[in-house]
Formats: sequence, structure tokens, C-alpha cells
Amino acid sequence: MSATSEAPVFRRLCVAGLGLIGSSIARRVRQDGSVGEVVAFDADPAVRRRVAELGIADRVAETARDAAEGADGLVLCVPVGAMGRAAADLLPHLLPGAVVTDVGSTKVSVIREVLPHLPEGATLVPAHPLAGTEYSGPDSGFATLFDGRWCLLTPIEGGDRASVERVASLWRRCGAMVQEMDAEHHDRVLAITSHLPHLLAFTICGTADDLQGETRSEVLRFAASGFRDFTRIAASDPVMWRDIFTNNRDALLEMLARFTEDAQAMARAIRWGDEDFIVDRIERGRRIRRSLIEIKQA
Ligand SMILES: NC(=O)c1ccc[n+]([C@@H]2O[C@H](COP(=O)([O-])OP(=O)(O)OC[C@H]3O[C@@H](n4cnc5c(N)ncnc54)[C@H](O)[C@@H]3O)[C@@H](O)[C@H]2O)c1
Ligand SMILES: O=C(O)C(=O)C[C@]1(C(=O)O)C=C[C@@H](O)C=C1
Repeated sequence: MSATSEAPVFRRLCVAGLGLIGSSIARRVRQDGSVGEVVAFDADPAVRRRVAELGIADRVAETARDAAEGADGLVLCVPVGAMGRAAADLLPHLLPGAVVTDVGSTKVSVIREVLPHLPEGATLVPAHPLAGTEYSGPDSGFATLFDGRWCLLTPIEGGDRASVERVASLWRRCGAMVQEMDAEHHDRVLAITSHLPHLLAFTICGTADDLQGETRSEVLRFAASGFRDFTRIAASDPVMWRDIFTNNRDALLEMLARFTEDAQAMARAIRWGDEDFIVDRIERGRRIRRSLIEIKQA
């Protein structure tokens, strides 16, 4: 990827929270010139020092005020439970008319927490890149993270369309495909496709750990790739996932209840030897996997 001749989307972009996602954005936009200047800010001094060492921003600010002053764009890349605090610290200092966006995994809660801090004339365009890994921190980011991945925008009803287009353009230049969606719908979709799978992965690892007397050494020694796949997801950051679970509580609990019912149906089929039911459920899983691979190849 190399710098294009297109005009920068923002003159100065403030990136707040330089973990996996924030540092990936900073790396990408600096490489391809989609913003004039990147100013980084993180609440953790150790992260600020590391970002300076890595050289992934034009400047690392020591305070929220210094980071936001003079910026016409701000992307909040902090855990969803910290969005309100970060917005309160940064938003008052942005340039008039600035565009504020975020990358949070929940959208209704982020809108609720950030909107009250939006200065007159500024706009909020919530966003969520569907790309990540189980790693966190500034060393884990990379410039190609968003290539070919979806970024969902959940624009505020009646909000400024030009700002939505600017944020969409930033994500396209980061390599992502952009789609707009209603925030409530986003949270329900992500509850089943991302939040519940993580809940299951944390839980199955916990269950295996509880059985340590009997099986744990076996689990670890002979861990087949099925269990290993769960452990990759279960290695994700505790603060990030605590915040996602508690900020998408209703949708997640609804999906968990539906899943529990379906798991009970499977348990019943196993108990009574209903082989047709069991095969039908497994075939459904295989079909979903195949269709996902086809979508990826298309
Ligand atoms: N990791 C993923 O796979 C993934 C994917 C898409 C979206 N997201 C979302 O992106 C956001 C960031 O996730 P991440 O994986 O990059 O997290 P991370 O833990 O790697 O980084 C978060 C950073 O935010 C900083 N921070 C916390 N509170 C702050 C504050 N008030 N002001 C400034 N900095 C603050 C932390 O010090 C940390 O460096 C989260 O909202 C998450 O839900 C994550
Ligand atoms: O790839 C992973 O490890 C991820 O967990 C990424 C993942 C996901 O569930 O797909 C996690 C949370 C985000 O909000 C978006 C993406």
C-alpha cells in the first residue's frame, strides 16, 4: 500500500486509545496519506511511551486537551466502557465542526455515552470495523488489519451526511468495505455473531479448567484443534470483553437464552438417540461454514 494522490480526509486526526485497533488505524493512515497528520493519545503513560518508540504517529500528546486541540477528526479507540470518559476529556477541545467517530464493538451504548459531550457544530459518526485478533496493545496492530473486512457505520438519524461520507471514505482508504446499519440492529447482529461466540469460548475454557483434577492435563496435552480454536478466542482482552458484555446486555442475554434452548434440544436428541435431529443440526453447521467460505472467495 502506498500514498495516493487523493486529498486527505482529515487535516489532523486524533487517535485516542492506541491498542490493537487504534495503532492499526494510525499505521494505515500514515502510510497511505489519508490524513494530513496523526496525533496519538492514550490514558496509559506506558502506551504513550511505546507509541512514541514505535513511531506510528506524527506526535504523541501527553494530555487529552493537547491531543484534541486543532484536530478536525477524532477516532475513539478505547474500550466501550471508557468511551464516555474519553469523550468528556477530548471533545471540548476539538476544532469547531470536527467529526467524531469511534470503533466500539457496541453501538447503542457508545452513542448514549458520547453524544452528550458533542460540542455545538461537531458531528458523531459511530463505526465498527469487523476486524481484529485476540491480541491487544500498540505492538499488536498492523496496517493491513482492515483489508477486505467490513466496517459498519451506524449514523445518527438526521445527522450530517457529509460527515458520514468522510468517515466512510476514511475506512475505504483503510481497505475496508463500508455498510450502514441501524445501531440497535447492529447490536443484535453482533450479539449472535461475535459476542455470544466469545462468551462460549470463555465459558468452555473455564469449564475445562474446573475439571482440572480429571482432565486438565489431558486437555492441555492432547488439545485437538477444535478446543484450540476456542482458546484463541478466549485469549482476548478481559477489559474489552467485560465492557462489551455489560454494554450489550439485553441483546446478548436474548441470544444466550435462544442458544441455551437449542443446546437443550441437542441434549434431548442425544439422550433419546434421535440421530436424524443430530445429523440435521450438524449438516446445518457445515452449510453455514461453506457459505461463509464462498462469501470470502467471491
Ligand atoms: N480487538 C478487536 O478485535 C476489536 C475489533 C473491533 C473493534 N474493537 C473495539 O475497539 C476498541 C479498542 O479495542 P482494542 O482491541 O484496540 O483495545 P486495546 O486494549 O488493545 O486498547 C485500548 C487502549 O485504550 C486505552 N484507553 C482506555 N481508556 C482510555 C481513555 N479514557 N482515554 C484514552 N485512552 C484510553 C488503553 O490504555 C489501551 O491502550 C474497543 O472499543 C473494542 O470494543 C476491538
Ligand atoms: O478475530 C478475532 O479474534 C475477533 O474476535 C474479532 C472480532 C470478532 O468477533 O470477529 C471481535 C470483536 C470486534 O468487535 C470485531 C471483531
